[in-house]
Amino acid sequence: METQTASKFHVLLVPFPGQGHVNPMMQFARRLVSKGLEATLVVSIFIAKSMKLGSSVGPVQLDVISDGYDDGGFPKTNSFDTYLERLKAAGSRTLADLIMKYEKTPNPIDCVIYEPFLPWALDVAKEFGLLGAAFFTQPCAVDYIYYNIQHKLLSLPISSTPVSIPGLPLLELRDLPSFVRLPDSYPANAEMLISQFCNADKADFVLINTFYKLEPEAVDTMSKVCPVLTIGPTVPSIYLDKRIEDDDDYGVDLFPLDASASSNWLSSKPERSVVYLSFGSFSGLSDNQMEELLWGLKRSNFYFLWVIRATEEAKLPKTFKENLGDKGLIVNWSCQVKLLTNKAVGCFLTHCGWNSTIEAMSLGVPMVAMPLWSDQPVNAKLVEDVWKVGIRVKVDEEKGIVPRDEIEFCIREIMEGEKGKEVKKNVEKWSELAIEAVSEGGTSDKNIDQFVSKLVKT
Ligand SMILES: O=c1ccn([C@@H]2O[C@H](COP(=O)(O)OP(=O)(O)O[C@H]3O[C@H](CO)[C@@H](O)[C@H](O)[C@H]3O)[C@@H](O)[C@H]2O)c(=O)[nH]1
Repeated sequence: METQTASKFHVLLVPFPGQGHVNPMMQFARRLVSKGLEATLVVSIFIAKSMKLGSSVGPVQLDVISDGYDDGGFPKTNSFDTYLERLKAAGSRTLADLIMKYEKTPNPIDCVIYEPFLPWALDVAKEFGLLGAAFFTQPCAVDYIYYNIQHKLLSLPISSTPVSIPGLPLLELRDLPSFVRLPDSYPANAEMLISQFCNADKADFVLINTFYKLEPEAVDTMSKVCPVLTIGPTVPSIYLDKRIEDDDDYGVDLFPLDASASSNWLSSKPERSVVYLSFGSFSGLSDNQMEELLWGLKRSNFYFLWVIRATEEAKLPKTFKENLGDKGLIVNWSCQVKLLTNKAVGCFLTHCGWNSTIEAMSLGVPMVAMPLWSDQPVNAKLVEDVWKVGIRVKVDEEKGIVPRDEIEFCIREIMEGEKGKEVKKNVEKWSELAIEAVSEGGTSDKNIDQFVSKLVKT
């Protein structure tokens, strides 16, 4: 590909304003820059202000739109419904302003890559006659479930199980996205997820943060209904692609970092002796669940490093942190990909957000899967039964929580049991396949080249 021709193209990347959405888009933006494009990632004014972001991160430019809450983001509003309405109104208006701002420069926007949680971003792109590419931040299997609902191929509420969807394993109720299983529990979220395909037929490209060998049946099946290009994993390149070694993190943290504390603490621990725990940037545990988890960890008796966001920390018993000694470390936020590559980490107890899941697989870390909501139950099903890279905790349905003895059992299985040995072998195999996918000539690398060359020709 001729860099000179490609560099004329300027793509604007518009993620949902949350860490699990900004990260994969930022990494994809870096990759597009490495292929000769100019890339600008859009964050909300609130995020840019509160995190004191500059005008670029490495080779990727940053710019802003409004989510309607420039002085205080989503967590301060009570209703997600209202948040989405304001995000759509303010986001559409300010995205249009942004595109017009660039029209007056030597680098106008040619293509908007948008997360389908924000279908209005595609409408704005099309009003300006631009190319539009949907970028799914969840696995193909999950996206295809929403496609089936949007197109009324699967009707809600689910009337019988297991649910059979072409290209996917049979799914029991507990394996379905929470908004599909219980659409009335968070109606605004359910509506947002199902509506991802409401205008997707107008998108010129459909990009998914997965890789072909991970989900061949789902990708082949979904490809019959839309132009799918698998482009993942969007894990910082230094870990996967030896051609690009300039990034070892995503570069935009929406929470203050506590990175050196974690790496110093880990460096004093033996190989594969630590359980790393994180529930991502969004979900929280109930007080009861927190207590069960603490007991499960204590009983399993391994070292542990737990990311508990500042807003969640009050759920810990009062003197817990002080009494931890050297057995455990609690930090409010760290650089997860760096932690996952640390040799001291033996397993990852995760909520199975898609980024955490694909990061653990790419970096060869066995998982204890503890899904909470959204796409996480599907991801956990695939982790345990299809890719065989972890073990999934069983919920006590009566109490609605995972009890301490189950947590202890799963951690022990993965850290010291026969199951753990098998899982470690499997996850290392998937890590090699992830590297293969993004390296020169791999499926994701070829798809990105195809995407870029089509943009250039259009
Ligand atoms: O201390 C930490 C903890 C996490 N991370 C990063 O934060 C991201 C978290 O993403 P993810 O694991 O996907 O979790 P969520 O933040 O919960 O992501 C939301 O968005 C995802 C993509 O749509 C969905 O799969 C999830 O269910 C949804 O909750 C990952 O890249 C992690 O590497 C850090 O950098 N430091």
